Amino acid sequence: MFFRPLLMRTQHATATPFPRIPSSQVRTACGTAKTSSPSSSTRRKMSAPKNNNKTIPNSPILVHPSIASLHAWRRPLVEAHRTIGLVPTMGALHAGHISLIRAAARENHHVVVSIYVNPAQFAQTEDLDTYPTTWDADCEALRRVDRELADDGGNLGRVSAVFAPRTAEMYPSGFPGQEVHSKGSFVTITPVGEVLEGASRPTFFRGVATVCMKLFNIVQPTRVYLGQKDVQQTVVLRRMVQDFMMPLETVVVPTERDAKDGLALSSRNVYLGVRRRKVAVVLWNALCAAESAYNGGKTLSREEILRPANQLLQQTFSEQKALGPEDRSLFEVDYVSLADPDTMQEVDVIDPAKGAVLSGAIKMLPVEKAAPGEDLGHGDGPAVRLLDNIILRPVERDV
Ligand SMILES: Nc1ncnc2c1ncn2[C@@H]1O[C@H](COP(=O)(O)OP(=O)(O)OP(=O)(O)O)[C@@H](O)[C@H]1O
Ligand SMILES: CC(C)(CO)[C@@H](O)C(=O)[O-]
Ligand code: BAL
Repeated sequence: MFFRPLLMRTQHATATPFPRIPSSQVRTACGTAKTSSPSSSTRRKMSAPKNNNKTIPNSPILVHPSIASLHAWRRPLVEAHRTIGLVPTMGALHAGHISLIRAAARENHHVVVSIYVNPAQFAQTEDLDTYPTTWDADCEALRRVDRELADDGGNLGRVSAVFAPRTAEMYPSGFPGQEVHSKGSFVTITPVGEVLEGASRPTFFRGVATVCMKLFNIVQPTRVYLGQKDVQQTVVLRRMVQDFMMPLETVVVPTERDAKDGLALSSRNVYLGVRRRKVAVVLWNALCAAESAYNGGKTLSREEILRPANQLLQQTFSEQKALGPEDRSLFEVDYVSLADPDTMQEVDVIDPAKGAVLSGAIKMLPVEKAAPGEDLGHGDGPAVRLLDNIILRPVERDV
């Protein structure tokens, strides 16, 4: 049976960010995945809009390419004590983003969606140049969800505006540094931003925190909506909001998944192609195996919780390796982590009062030998890093 997982909200980060639930009510993330059908939208490349104060065609949604136009729009709303929910994105919208928008519309008078592919969070070797940009399809997705929200009386607000700036607007002092030792005005949140994703992508959280500081300052939202899929990002940004006394609430929305196999929706999934897409779900299955060990109620030890996940990853890798290069799909495991929910530092034993974050990252390697006419995915199927996680909630149990 499916049920709607809880949104997690924090105004001030606390020692226990995830609510404690009695063990009798523990349900597995795997069994309760928020699911969606695979997106069939064709992704078209197009540049961001140039003109001021346009709307998305056939909708009242304003497109603000500049800070000035966003501020001019926002001023009377603030004077009228209207609340604003911000959904920051890098575009290439999918059902995961739409679920953040729905959550924001439920509890705010106005929803602002930002669409900006932030160069500062990409290393020079990463996929900034090929990151999927799908402006027309994004506008259509926003128009559709806004229509749906208008017809549904259960919402406080609708999609009021899109903030789609250019880099010159966001980085007025020049193109942001992408190297570890780059000079510039950056926000760094350490040590939480140095581990896991931060270890693999050393400038990533500096870029995310910097652009989010800018977005939060520009929009000055009442609430910001973030996806649990990028769990470490939620922890880093909650810490930033707390430590810089930013007057807003962060809300974390559960991960939206493919209805058939549970793969977390992600803009980068378009790079996978059919063959690698089938194997990519191994990360989610591995995390589910670890979650079962935790929910079995017998162990809080790292070793025993992570063993089934590592075994499944190893076994799937061996099965793929045994196939020929024209059939297989190889991957590298970046990490499988069991971490403290506040600091993202690894734990040996789960504190039952706090729970833990079970997370992983794998790199799907490019197909070695393509069959004639094989769909290799967007950009001819480069290596794709995929993330996923499950929150192991605090439970009352006798151990
Ligand atoms: N499947 C999902 N369910 C819920 N939220 C999601 C999902 N995927 C992304 N989000 C959230 O949407 C916001 C914008 O993310 P972003 O535009 O980077 O998309 P993405 O799918 O995470 O892209 P990428 O493939 O680059 O990681 C983030 O807060 C992210 O956590
Ligand atoms: C939060 C964010 C929009 C900042 O660029 C990005 O990291 C993302 O889309 O998750
Ligand atoms: N959603 C995370 C954005 C990134 O990987 O750059």
